[in-house]
Parts: sequence; C-alpha cells; structure tokens
Amino acid sequence: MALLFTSTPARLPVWQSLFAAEGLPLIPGEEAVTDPAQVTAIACWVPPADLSRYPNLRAVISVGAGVDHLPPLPDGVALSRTLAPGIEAMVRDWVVMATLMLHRDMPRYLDQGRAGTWQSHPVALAGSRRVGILGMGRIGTLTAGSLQALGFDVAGLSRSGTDGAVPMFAASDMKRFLARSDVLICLLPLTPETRGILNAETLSALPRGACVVHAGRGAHLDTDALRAALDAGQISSVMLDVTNPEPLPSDHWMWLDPRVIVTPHVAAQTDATEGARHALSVMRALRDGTPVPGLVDRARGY
Ligand SMILES: O=CC(=O)O
Repeated sequence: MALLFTSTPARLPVWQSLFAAEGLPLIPGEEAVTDPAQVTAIACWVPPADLSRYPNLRAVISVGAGVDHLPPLPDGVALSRTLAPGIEAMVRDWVVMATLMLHRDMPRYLDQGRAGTWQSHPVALAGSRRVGILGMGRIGTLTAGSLQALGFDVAGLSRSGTDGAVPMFAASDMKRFLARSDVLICLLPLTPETRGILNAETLSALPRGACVVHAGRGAHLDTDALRAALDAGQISSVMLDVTNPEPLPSDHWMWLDPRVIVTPHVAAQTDATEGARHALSVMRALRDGTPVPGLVDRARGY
C-alpha cells in the first residue's frame, strides 16, 4: 500500500516527513515506481495518462479543490478532492479583498493613479451594498460570514437553497437573486450546468452598474458578453482570478481594460502540510474501509 506523489516538487519534503511519521510508503514521482502494483493512490493535479499501469489503484487525490480538469477515472477508482481549511480561507481572503476593492472603487483609483489624478468619488457604506454569492458550498459559506461581518448585505444561491445564517435563493429563483446582487460573486464548481453561467442574460439581470467577483472557473464567464456589459455601463467593474483560457494571453483586452483586474489563478494554493494530511486521511480510509474524505460525485461534478 503506497501513495504515488506527482504534485508540486517543493511540497514533497513535507509530504515525505508526514508519511514517514505515519509509516506509510510514499513514492516521489512516476520515475521512482519500481512495482506499480504497490500504488494504492495517486496525489496529483493531473493524473498520469496511463492509469492501467497501476492494477491496485483505488483513489486519485486532487491536490486542489476543483476537479473539473480531471479525466474520467477507471471503474473502482475513487476521486477525492483535497479538503483543507487553508484553501477555503485563502479563497475567502481573495474574494473579500476583491469585493472590498470593487466596493471602494479601486479599479478607478488605480487608473487615476496611473495618470497622476487626485480626484475623489462618493463612498458608499458596506451595508448599502447587496452581495450575492453564487455557490454556497464550504468556501461560499465561509465567505458569506466574513462579508456579513464587514456589514455587507449578503445572500446566497445554491442548488439546495438552504443555510442558517444567510438569506438563500434556490436555483429556480436565479432572476430574483441576480436582481438584488450589486456585487455578484461566483464560487461555483464548473459542471455542464454551470458552464457559461455568467453570460449576456445573467449579466443583464444584475442591477445597473453591478460589479462581478469571479473565483470559480474561467469557463463560467463569457468574456465577450462581459465586455459588452462593461461598455454598456451595465457592469461597472470586475475582478477575476480565473480566465478562459489560462494563462490569459498577454494581448488579451482584459489585461489593459481599467475596469477589469485579473490575478493569475492565485486565490488559493494548497498548503503542503494540509495537503499531506488530507492524503493521509484518504490512505487511512482505504486501509480501514471507511468513507473516503473529500469523495467527489462525478455525476454531479463536485
Ligand atoms: O483552483 C484551484 C483549486 O481547484 O484548488
């Protein structure tokens, strides 16, 4: 029983010491595999192309939170996404930062700053800003609490439509949810249902002059529709951590548009210790025959 590690090499020493402390073998890369039959699980961002090489493989562990980039896996191989409080907190931090930046007019002030222009604009109270979070999973719920603590008027939308602390809209109530979102935050997983969900129709259902914060996946957003909505004044500013494609080409219009701020998919990076601890919990579950932590429902897509 061994874990094959094919993730970021800089994280390897931490994984090695935590696995050694637990007495579980860790193979540090495909080139180090001597007996493929020993490999029980693979920790990776993208798994090796030929998984048939590993006859006893029982789980693939995605070292991130999203799993939309992973290919179908052979029957009997579970997919686990890393559950790590640090990933959730980091994305929450990025989204809170982006929401505050748009709320406090930073795209405009950064643009004015480049021209050396000292000019003020009206400042609104956080409480006057209605924030709508698309996707109320673990990260959405954490983010909602932080934004509420800052005074924003937060609501969420989710498939199940329930949450104690935040007013929730069901997916069937999307129009009403969008109509009350001065700042729309997208934290959805990418699934066939959510692909392209930020499009001309949904952007036009937001209040005029709304802002968009996007930390889901690039393919949620129709960038041509976004550009048209910005030009029409329907959307005033946007902050994105995800783009389609990634990396965003250096000549893409969004880099230079003063109404758009792009960061290169850095909202969260999995902490080495937390990632290794999650992988260890998966290995223990496989050994003990208990439920695999972070198990992904491939049909549902998350
Ligand atoms: O986007 C990053 C992740 O899925 O962890």
